[in-house]
Amino acid sequence: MPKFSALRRRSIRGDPERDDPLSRAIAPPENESQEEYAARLATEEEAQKCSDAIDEEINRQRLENKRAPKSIRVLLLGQSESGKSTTLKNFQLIDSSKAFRHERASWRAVIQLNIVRSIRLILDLITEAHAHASGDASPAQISTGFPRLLTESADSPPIQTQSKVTPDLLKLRMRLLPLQQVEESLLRKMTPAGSAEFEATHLSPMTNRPYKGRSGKFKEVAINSTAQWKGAFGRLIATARASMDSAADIDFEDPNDPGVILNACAEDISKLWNDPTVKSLLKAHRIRLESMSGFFLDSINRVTGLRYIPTDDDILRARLKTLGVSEHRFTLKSAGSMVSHDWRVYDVGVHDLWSAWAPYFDDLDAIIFLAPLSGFDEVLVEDPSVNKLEDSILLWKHVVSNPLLKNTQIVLFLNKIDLFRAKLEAGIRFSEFVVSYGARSNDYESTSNYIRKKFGMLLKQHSPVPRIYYSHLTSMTDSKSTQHILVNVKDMVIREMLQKSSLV
Ligand SMILES: Nc1nc2c(ncn2[C@@H]2O[C@H](COP(=O)(O)OP(=O)(O)OP(=O)(O)O)[C@@H](O)[C@H]2O)c(=O)[nH]1
Ligand SMILES: [Mg+2]
Repeated sequence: MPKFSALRRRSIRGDPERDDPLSRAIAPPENESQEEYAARLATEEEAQKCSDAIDEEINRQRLENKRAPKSIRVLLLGQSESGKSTTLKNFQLIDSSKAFRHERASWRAVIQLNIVRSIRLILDLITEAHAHASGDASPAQISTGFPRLLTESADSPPIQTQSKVTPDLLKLRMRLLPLQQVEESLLRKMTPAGSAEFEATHLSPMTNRPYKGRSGKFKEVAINSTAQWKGAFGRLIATARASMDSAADIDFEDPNDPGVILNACAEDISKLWNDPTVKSLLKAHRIRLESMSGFFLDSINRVTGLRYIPTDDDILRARLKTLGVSEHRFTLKSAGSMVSHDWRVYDVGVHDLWSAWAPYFDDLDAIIFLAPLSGFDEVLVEDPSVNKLEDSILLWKHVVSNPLLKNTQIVLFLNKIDLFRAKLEAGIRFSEFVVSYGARSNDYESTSNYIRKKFGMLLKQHSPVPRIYYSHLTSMTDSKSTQHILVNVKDMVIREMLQKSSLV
């Protein structure tokens, strides 16, 4: 039976639209002989078979994709410095204990930047205190450019900077001033002039003023794409074999390596940090340098060692502000099964909060929400009128009540418990900042439980649909305890995901 051509011939002949180009193109030739007709039929049947086979393959792949576990998409949320990037680093570590093997040279540079920044803060305090003592500046003009603790409000008495800046301290300051060049050269290396990252980095001051109108001199290094800046330090990777990961050796002989200058300054840095005047200046300005991000002055001899290679824990403590989005993919096996899942974890910089995060809300499996508990007595860098814990709570309310996220699991990490505990132990009273806590005990268990319950209540009250409350007290810089928690979380996410898909 001349299946296709006969039908086609019939439908075309006598068709009023037969003169259109498509009809003409597919119409059989006029005056076709019997042989030609048979040959054409055979070709058409062959073509159809081929087309059917392609359709079948597409369907088979579609079915296979349906059966295969889909990627698990997780978004990290939380205010700036809450620990999102640190959580991501921990995910990388559970994926592979050698996750940082190619990155140690780059993180060494970040740690060097962190050290120089801490020193710059102290040097500026000394300069300002000295200027004040010599009558060059009034207390009102003195600004560290760093956020202060909540204890300091507009009504607080002026900061007392009576600590005497000794000639020795001024000499120490002079000797350490060249470290500013180290900062500049590291920044230049990380962010070549003209690159988007250069602009971002240099426009990201860390001040105690709101975003708009910031002109502070303290700039926090922020990097847009992890891959690119890490590439810049490839040059430091050499062939010597002295490191913990053979592939991550650093060229310690490089004369331009800032590690050489830092090493030469180590003793002075140590003197500066332990100087009683510096301690009292910091106290007067209510700056707890040791609870600030990227604090390494306590291990200065080790981290400025000539053969220093950052450990995994150092990398977790290194501070580099995120701009833009990093997507990290890895494959993890779920516990007790051989099934591997492809994970995608998104770490999105929080510059413009919702507009930055919203595109990732679609088809998310889970959100890990980070609220740093240690922020209970601190204010936001971006807006010093807002308490950090209060900001976390508001953000949490926003997230749990969002209808777009009603089917997304949310896991709360009450983070930075190490710093939180240290603050309570130092005598800082929780109830002074969280007034509703009242006269209850100031110990770690009671206070952390109280906050945990508060977050849980908000979830219950504001969730569009009932949700299970998952919360963990975390210290993201402690890789051991964190790994245990992340393994639990990933198993829970998979369990819920499978449960949900079996209900569909
Ligand atoms: N002591 C302590 N430090 C922490 C903890 N979690 C994170 N940090 C440190 O806090 C700093 C900020 O953490 P990040 O992970 O960079 O914060 P982020 O949420 O990514 O911040 P942005 O990139 O600005 O949005 C880093 O120096 C971390 O090492 C913690 O549990 N304890
Ligand atoms: Mg980050």
